[in-house]
Amino acid sequence: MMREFLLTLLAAAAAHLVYRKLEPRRLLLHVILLLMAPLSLTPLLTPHFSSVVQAALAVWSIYLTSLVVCTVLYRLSPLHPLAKYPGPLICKVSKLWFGLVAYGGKQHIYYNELHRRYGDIVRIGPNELSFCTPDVIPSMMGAGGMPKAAFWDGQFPEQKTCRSLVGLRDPQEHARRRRIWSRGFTPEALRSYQPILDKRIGQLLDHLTARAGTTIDLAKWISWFSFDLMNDMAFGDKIELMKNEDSKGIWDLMEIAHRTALVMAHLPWLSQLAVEIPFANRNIKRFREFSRQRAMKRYKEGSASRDIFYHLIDEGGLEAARPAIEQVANDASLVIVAGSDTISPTLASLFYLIISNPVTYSRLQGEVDDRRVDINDVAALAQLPYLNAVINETMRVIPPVLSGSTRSPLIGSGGCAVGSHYIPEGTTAVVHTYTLHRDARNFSPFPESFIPERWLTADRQVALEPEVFKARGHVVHNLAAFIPFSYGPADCIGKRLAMQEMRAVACAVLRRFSLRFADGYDKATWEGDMCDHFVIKKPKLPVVLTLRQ
Ligand code: HEM
Repeated sequence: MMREFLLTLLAAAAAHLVYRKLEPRRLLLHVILLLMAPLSLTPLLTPHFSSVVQAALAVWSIYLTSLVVCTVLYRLSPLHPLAKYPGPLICKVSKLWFGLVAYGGKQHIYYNELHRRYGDIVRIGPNELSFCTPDVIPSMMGAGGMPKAAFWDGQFPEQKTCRSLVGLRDPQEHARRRRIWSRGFTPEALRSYQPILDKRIGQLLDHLTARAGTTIDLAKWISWFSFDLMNDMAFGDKIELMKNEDSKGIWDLMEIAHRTALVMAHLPWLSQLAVEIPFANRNIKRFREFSRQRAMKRYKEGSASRDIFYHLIDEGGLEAARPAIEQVANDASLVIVAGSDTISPTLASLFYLIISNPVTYSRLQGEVDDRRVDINDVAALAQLPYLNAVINETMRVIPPVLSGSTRSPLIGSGGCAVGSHYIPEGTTAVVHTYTLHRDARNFSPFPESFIPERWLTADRQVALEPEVFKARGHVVHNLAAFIPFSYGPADCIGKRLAMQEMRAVACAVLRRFSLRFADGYDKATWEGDMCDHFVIKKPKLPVVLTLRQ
């Protein structure tokens, strides 16, 4: 019996090695390693049991227990390549815990607490490190740094042959595809989108005007606006969330899908299994299928104007071959998600923060009301110092992608140096944006507070907020630690479009309305009820708008 027991232990140890080295993702391999391998040992134990079933159950439980014990011991042992990094025991043992935290929507707070407790580098998973210092950003995310991590395999398990740009892990393929995308974000392309933006801003103002004097959920309206705008750019069809007040619940579907997608991203092996199971991850599948169908339609019909889709589909004929329909479908839904679910939390937070800070509000209002400023002139808005300070400060305090984007050494590279640290192959690394932005070593004084003046020149800072800024020795403003749009060759390709859009919407709304919170609104709920689902899930923002004379 002892011999058979030891043999089962050895088989489990071998399975642990296979899991560690190959990180198998296919269902068949899991079935072989977790079911067929142990069951094949059953005949050895059958003579010691009264039935084959009992022997099979015994061998299976010994095998699985040994596999779990081997895995846990290795992850906690000094042999593990990340053994020297501090972190909670539960995170070192399994990523399942982090998946659970992510499901609760508060992973950004958890990361932040871990950094406060364990320092600048924390082991947040068996093979995962979180950093919160700016010095590692260039070597991690800059040119020659690390490509995207397995996080994206978990986000897009169904995109096996053709993945959307944001999830491409092969740096060469990423660079090739990014070249196609970049044609949609040249200064000329951005200018050509202005009529689409103006039309949608006009509609937003009309809808809000019709509801002036009543309580509205401003966050919802901004979400619908940003979706309609990006939908124009990507599909050009008539979804019209503003007009229909999202009667089909498309925005909610997208938000629910994000939550599951984030959990899956933390657990790529589980994601690969879930994609095979028809009823699992239903919302993600529904949302992506909905986008795919519309992209296919648009692909067949072609473009009426030079929107983003025009460039993605290469209607200018600049590529050797027309992009595959699957590629375009995946990228088109990325336009909607990346373009709307980032802009909308930023704008909603901006309005929340200025209503909460009346002095900031009146300074911004003063700048926007200056009649010499043509709010339809994109270049002029880019020059407004206070407006830009308010937008930057909003993204500093509440970064729209709260926890940043992960990187991992190129497969086969043997690892990568990040600052003075060696990141072994198979490790995921992240710079935690929320923690970085709120660190007193990067932004002082009062790193947790919303103070747009910190983005102004030293003279203006002292003139406007002498109490805060006159002790110059305490002022820190480290731009290298400001990464709302990420960093390097895979940073946000839409950042200029985003800034153009946010400036235009903020000015248009502030010129037309004065804003106040609805009676009884508890301000603490904005950040308190906000969820990090990679992008932000916003709570309600009950606001009353009054038409200005
Ligand atoms: C406030 C607004 C926005 C913020 C804060 C933001 C932030 C980000 C971040 C953090 C990433 C991840 C980059 C990485 O993996 O390192 C990203 C990627 C991306 N964003 Fe944005 N984004 C915004 C608006 C937009 C807009 C308007 C578009 C237009 C469609 C857009 C399109 C993309 C695309 C396509 C990627 C993938 C880029 C790549 O992998 O090469 N984003 N964005």
